[in-house]
Amino acid sequence: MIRFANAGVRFGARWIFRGLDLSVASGTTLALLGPNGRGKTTLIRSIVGLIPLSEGNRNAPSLIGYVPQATGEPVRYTVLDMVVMGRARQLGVFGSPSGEDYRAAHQALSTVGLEDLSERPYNRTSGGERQLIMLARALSTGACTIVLDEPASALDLANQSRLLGILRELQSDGAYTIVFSTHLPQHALHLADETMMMMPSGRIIRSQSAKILSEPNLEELYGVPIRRVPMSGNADAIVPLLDSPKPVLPAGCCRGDRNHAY
Ligand SMILES: Nc1ncnc2c1ncn2[C@@H]1O[C@H](COP(=O)(O)OP(=O)(O)OP(=O)(O)O)[C@@H](O)[C@H]1O
Repeated sequence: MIRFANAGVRFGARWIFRGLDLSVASGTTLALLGPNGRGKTTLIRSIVGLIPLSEGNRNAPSLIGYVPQATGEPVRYTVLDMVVMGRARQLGVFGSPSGEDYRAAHQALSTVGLEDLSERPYNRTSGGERQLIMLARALSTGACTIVLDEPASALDLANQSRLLGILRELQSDGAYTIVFSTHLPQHALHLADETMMMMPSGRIIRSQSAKILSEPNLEELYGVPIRRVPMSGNADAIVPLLDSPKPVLPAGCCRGDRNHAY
């Protein structure tokens, strides 16, 4: 169970969210949607405990498997090392990883389809591979609460499908509480019991995914026309109507400066 009461986070004078009551029941999945810069990562990091609340109360499990949006590039570590780090809780302060820890890490890498990368330096992996490595690390923690920040943002379609499959498998176990942020409303519709929408106006709404992911709500969220298209035998597809407004290109760019010479 994750619970926030009257929670708020501010950076300087600017409140990212305030007065937020949030609860995610054990064994359920919550998706978090919002436009760029609205505060999803801030909320995710405050759920995980990496950003302290500026006001209000937080109750969350002490062990959370966290898949961050972006990770730095620590030198030296191999992919396997990065995943084994997820076992820190099992190792104790001065412990070193046991055979069992390495087995768990290898198994987690195999689940995300990256067992062949185990000995590669982490800083020589791609963005999508890193997301999968961080997922493997979260899985290897043994945590029953998994919090993911835009976990599909760098994944190709096959790996998006793999991610959805892994999360569905966790859900089928019934023991996992999952929170994920995404820019893919389709994923919220497919996976999440409930979806929370952080509107540009500051309003935050939440309900069952099938109900709240309506065309009017999505259009308010993203400010573009969006259609929910019924699909046979599956959840609806959610598609933006790509009728982009004409932008003003900067004067210095190639097209803006026809006399530009190379
Ligand atoms: N440490 C910080 N200090 C000041 N402002 C910050 C800090 N971290 C984030 N912000 C600002 O807070 C706002 C919310 O950022 P956040 O990363 O939570 O948004 P987001 O919804 O996850 O965005 P995106 O979809 O682009 O990843 C943004 O305007 C961002 O610039």
